Order: sequence, then C-alpha cells, then structure tokens
Amino acid sequence: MDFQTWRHVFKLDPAKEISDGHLERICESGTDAILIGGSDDVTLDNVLELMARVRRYSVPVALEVSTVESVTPGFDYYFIPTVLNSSDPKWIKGLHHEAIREYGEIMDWTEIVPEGYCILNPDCKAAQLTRADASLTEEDVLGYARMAEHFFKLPVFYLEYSGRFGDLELVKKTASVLSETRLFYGGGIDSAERAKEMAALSDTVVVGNIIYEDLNKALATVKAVAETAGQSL
Ligand SMILES: CC(C)=CCC/C(C)=C/CC/C(C)=C/CC/C(C)=C/CC/C(C)=C/CC/C(C)=C/CC/C(C)=C/COP(=O)(O)OP(=O)(O)O
Ligand SMILES: O=P(O)(O)OC[C@@H](O)CO
Ligand SMILES: [Mg+2]
Repeated sequence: MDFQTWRHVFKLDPAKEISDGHLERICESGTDAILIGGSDDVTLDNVLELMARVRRYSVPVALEVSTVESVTPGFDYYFIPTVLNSSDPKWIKGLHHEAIREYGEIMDWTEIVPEGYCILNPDCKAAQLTRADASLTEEDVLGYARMAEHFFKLPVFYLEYSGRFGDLELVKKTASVLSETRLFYGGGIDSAERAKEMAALSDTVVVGNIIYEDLNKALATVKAVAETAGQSL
C-alpha cells in the first residue's frame, strides 16, 4: 500500500463522468493506485461520490487536493501539490498555510504526501490556473528537482505535462538527479508504448485523460508499465 512502491497510477477526475462498468475495469486493472483529482470543478460532492464508488474495490485510493473545500476523510493518502514553478505564492504555500492553520491539529501527517510539481505544458489548465512559468530550460528543471529533494525534502517530484507527451531526454536527466525523492511523470500517456517509454525513465507514471477517451488504451498501460523496469528500482 506504500505509495513509494507505486509504478502505475490512474488519475480520475471527479468533474468527469465515468460509468460503473468502466470504473470497475479501471479499479480491477492491476494499477497500483487511484488518484482522485483535477484542476477545475472539483467539489466536495463530486469527490465524495467518486471516492465511495472507488471504495467498492480494494485498490488504494488517494485524493490529490486542489481545493480545501473538497478535502474529506476516507482516503488512504492526501497528495498535496505545491507548484514550484508557479509565479503566485498562493499555489506554492499560500493555500497550504490556510489549510494547515485550519486542519493542522487534526491532521494525520502519515497520510500526507507533499508533491513538488513542475508544470511543463503551458497550455494545460493547471499551468494557467497557477500561473506556472513553463518556459524552463533543462537547468531550470534540474534545479527544481534538486530543490525538491535536497532543500524541501519532498517525497515526490512531479513532472506534469497534463494533456501532452513530455520530453523523454528531460525526464531521463531529471531522474538522474533524484535519489530519495520519487519521480512522478504525467501527461499524454495514451498507449502501451508511451507508458513503457516513461516507465523506463521515471518511478511512477500517471495516466489520466485517456481513461475518458479510449478505455482499452488506458488499460493497456497497466501491463506495459508492469513489464518495464524503472530507472531507480
Ligand atoms: C478533514 C480532513 C480529512 C483533513 C485531512 C487533512 C488534510 C488533507 C488537509 C489539507 C491540507 C493541505 C495542505 C491542503 C492544501 C490546499 C490546497 C488547495 C493546495 C493547493 C494545491 C494546488 C497547487 C492546486 C493547483 C492545481 C493542481 C496543480 C492540481 C493538481 C492536479 C492536476 C494537475 C490535475 C490535472 O487537471 P485536469 O483537470 O485533469 O487538467 P487537464 O484539463 O489538463 O486534463
Ligand atoms: O491526463 P494526462 O495527460 O494523462 O496527464 C495525467 C496527469 O499528469 C494529469 O495531472
Ligand atoms: Mg485531465
């Protein structure tokens, strides 16, 4: 159940419809975990509804928090993004401070997984929402990765290309500067082949949008990742 062993994760968006049949196939696919999260229209109601539906299965389920209002008990983990390349401190530590002021006393810190996001697709919703500076050089990205591991001691560094397939060479170089911090890769994985390519370079691959576009292609990524050795395993 430990998130440090996860190699493949499906990200389900609470703002999107998914049938019971499709959800069953996703949850029973052999993926290591379900991450519930999205960048807009995430509400307490749609998070609760999706969590209850996913809880019918034994797969671990985590909430990736994007609004304080949608935080609810019942998840195995709470993944908390901090967008390292945001130009607005609200998305780096502002909302986090507000939430911890409010919930700090009752929080079970063993369930909290801070994620250092580096958003590299300037057109994705998360980049626009957080005013991320996505025009980064390789040195910039490696600097954020090292900062995540050695300065902030974050357990996860997340290279986020949401909606677009990323730069393999950059992912490889990023992996090479991380040892304790896990490298999550997400964005544009829409085939077994792409899943294999990124799984070979990162610790954990996150598959999102293709679930809603072509379920069979999404499911094929699970086996592809299971067959691929990771960079640090
Ligand atoms: C009561 C109880 C159970 C308490 C538990 C304690 C707890 C967990 C408290 C919360 C503590 C805390 C520190 C909360 C943080 C609050 C917060 C709102 C932080 C900001 C997070 C953030 C930076 C959000 C920005 C958006 C973002 C990066 C989202 C990540 C997910 C993502 C990129 C999804 C992709 O979105 P999608 O909609 O799919 O986009 P596409 O259209 O591109 O596909
Ligand atoms: O939706 P896709 O492009 O698969 O990206 C997955 C995830 O990184 C989104 O936060
Ligand atoms: Mg999405």
